[in-house]
Amino acid sequence: MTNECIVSVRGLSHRYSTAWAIRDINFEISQKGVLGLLGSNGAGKSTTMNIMCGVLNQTEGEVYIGGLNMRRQPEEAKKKIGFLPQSAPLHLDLTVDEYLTHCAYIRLMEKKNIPTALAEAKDRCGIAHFSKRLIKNLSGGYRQRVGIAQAIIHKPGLVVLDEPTNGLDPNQITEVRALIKEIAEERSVIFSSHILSEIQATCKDIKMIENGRMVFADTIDAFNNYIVPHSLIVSFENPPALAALQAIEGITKAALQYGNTFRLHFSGVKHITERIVETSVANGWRLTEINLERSSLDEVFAQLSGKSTN
Ligand SMILES: Nc1ncnc2c1ncn2[C@@H]1O[C@H](COP(=O)(O)OP(=O)(O)OP(=O)(O)O)[C@@H](O)[C@H]1O
Repeated sequence: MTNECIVSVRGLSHRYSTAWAIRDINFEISQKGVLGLLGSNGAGKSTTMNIMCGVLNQTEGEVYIGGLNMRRQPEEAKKKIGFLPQSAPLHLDLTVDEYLTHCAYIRLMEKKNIPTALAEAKDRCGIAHFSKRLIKNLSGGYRQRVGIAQAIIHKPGLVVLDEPTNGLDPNQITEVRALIKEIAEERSVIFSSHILSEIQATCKDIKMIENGRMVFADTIDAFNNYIVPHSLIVSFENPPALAALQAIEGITKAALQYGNTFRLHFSGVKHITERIVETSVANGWRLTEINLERSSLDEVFAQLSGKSTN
């Protein structure tokens, strides 16, 4: 492990009573930006994050935050990490200022540094105008901003956000995403979600957990390449026989969907759409529709579940 490594997770496994929730999770982060932790419900995201943040003791393996072992030096390691759990630990009967001050004390911040840190965190999260408002009187989006503010108040190098956009409306989601990207300009942020589009919109790197195992770890671009379309929907005014479609180079399977519409599966061929258009024109099939089909997340999960990066 290098000194610059912000987080290093090694051979992490956890068992609740008899069942393993995660097995042999390994990764390191050494740069700023948002890393997405993707996985379906129950995949093991929260378990991994709770252990990383020192709120759950792992069965096996180690977590280092800025070189400090979370299990052996929890107090020091926790100073370098901010955490927003799945259910934000907000005290609804406190005002924003009271709550954030309370969080600063919990973070063992020096009293003299708290007013400036409070002002900076509120500014950063766009909640300064709600300083005296009771948290219970804030909208879901603003409550989440308060949750993010408590996670950054002590200026940690790593912030862990467990499904931070869950339960928000579309406008709030856009705003919280923008805020997450902003706070990631200065630090590493790990962001979990079971929604692929959420990760694609926010993160530059992605780690995917399925059934407690890491099944994919790379950039979003690499992930998007992985899920490149492999089927298309085509319609013709003057449709050919299935055999003629199947004879097009690169088409591995053709099936009639309904009426004059077909699903074509393809592999390993560049410019497949151009090829279909050209063949259609040459044969007078009169193409009226051609659409690439993206793999659904279920398909991706199914493809990746059998694999493991370890
Ligand atoms: N306290 C617990 N006791 C027993 N089993 C648990 C406990 N917490 C989680 N599990 C189990 O561990 C597995 C992983 O759960 P975890 O909450 O880490 O997944 P997740 O990916 O965060 O899912 P979700 O998005 O639904 O929270 C699941 O099978 C879950 O049922």
